[in-house]
Amino acid sequence: MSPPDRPQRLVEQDRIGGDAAEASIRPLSLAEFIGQRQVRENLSVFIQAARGRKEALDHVLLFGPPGLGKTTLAQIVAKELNVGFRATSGPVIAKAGDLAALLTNLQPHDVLFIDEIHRLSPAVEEILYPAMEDFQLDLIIGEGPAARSVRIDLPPFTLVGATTRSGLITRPLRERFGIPLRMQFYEPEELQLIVARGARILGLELTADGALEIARRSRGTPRVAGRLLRRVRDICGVAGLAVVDAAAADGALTRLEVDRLGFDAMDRRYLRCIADNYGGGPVGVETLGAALGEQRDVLEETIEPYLIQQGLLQRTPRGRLLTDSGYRYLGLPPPATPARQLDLLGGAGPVGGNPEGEGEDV
Ligand SMILES: Nc1ncnc2c1ncn2[C@@H]1O[C@H](COP(=O)(O)OP(=O)(O)OP(=O)(O)O)[C@@H](O)[C@H]1O
Ligand SMILES: [Mg+2]
Repeated sequence: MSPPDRPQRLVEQDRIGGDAAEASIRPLSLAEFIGQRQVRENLSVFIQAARGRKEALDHVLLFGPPGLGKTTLAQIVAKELNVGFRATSGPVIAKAGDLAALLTNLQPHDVLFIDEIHRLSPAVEEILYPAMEDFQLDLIIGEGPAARSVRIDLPPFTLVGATTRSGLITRPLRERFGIPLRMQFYEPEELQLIVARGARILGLELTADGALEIARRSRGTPRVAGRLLRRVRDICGVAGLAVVDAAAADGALTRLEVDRLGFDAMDRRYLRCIADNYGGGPVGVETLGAALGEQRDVLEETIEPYLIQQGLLQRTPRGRLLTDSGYRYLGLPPPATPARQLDLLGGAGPVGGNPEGEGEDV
């Protein structure tokens, strides 16, 4: 989540104020869930198999950038399995006892959803291993000489873990998930369907190209698409438009300073900073964070993934590098020095040898 003191961006992938409204357009079944074909197909098969065998579904790990539908999918998994759903998150589970309380309250085959699972404390993670593997809890009760360990049998359950930072998940934890699923940014055509569906639910008359216009500017992210849709509805509603077409959507979004590719002032500031202050890079993320007055996490989680996906930015072993497309986007000629060409090639190197890349994987 973004810190409250930071100015909120309309294209923020994280939840921000006003996003409570997104619950109203949340899909409730796999059939309603648009996009992520591979994830959907996999889940559908495994859910069917688990139901057929009357067993708990294997543990599922969902990873990918914020706002792509991880929480939504976790809820859908429980619905499709027709079992109970309990949700918590890594930082909320402070002590082993907190996790034990959650686990012992589950009904057989329930889904326990742990959001931000990379933020579990090591002590809590230790408890989770035998719980996931053997449905057993090993607890130490009491202290000092009176302390003894007890073993409690748990009902078979499905853990659904979600994370935006799969690189920060410890290996033993990751290996205990039988079904790891990586979420991808959505294609504009998929987001168009999501926007059109949202408009129907909100009772907004939106044309197909109006929906595509919003979709193209949504950074591959349903949460952003939903938010832009609501703002377009506000602006067009106040203007008294009965039907929102591409021109109306474009007018509204341009007014909101979200450009044709879904970039906003913050993205442009980030790219400009690398171009103007660091000769296009490579420049370390810490340095960039200091220059822009942003936390490293914010840059890594909410600004860079989409710039990288769009090919404007590269992560290289020596830091962030503006690509030729990045320069062109800013309306600047890309410098053609040999060192830069080498750096651009270096970006394709192994992530393991990347000191800047620790824990980066979105
Ligand atoms: N495939 C989809 N089809 C339709 N709407 C979707 C889809 N995926 C997500 N959404 C919408 O986007 C919103 C954000 O999704 P969700 O909260 O599940 O994202 P998330 O990946 O859990 O994000 P975070 O990492 O911030 O927790 C949902 O409320 C839902 O309305
Ligand atoms: Mg979520």
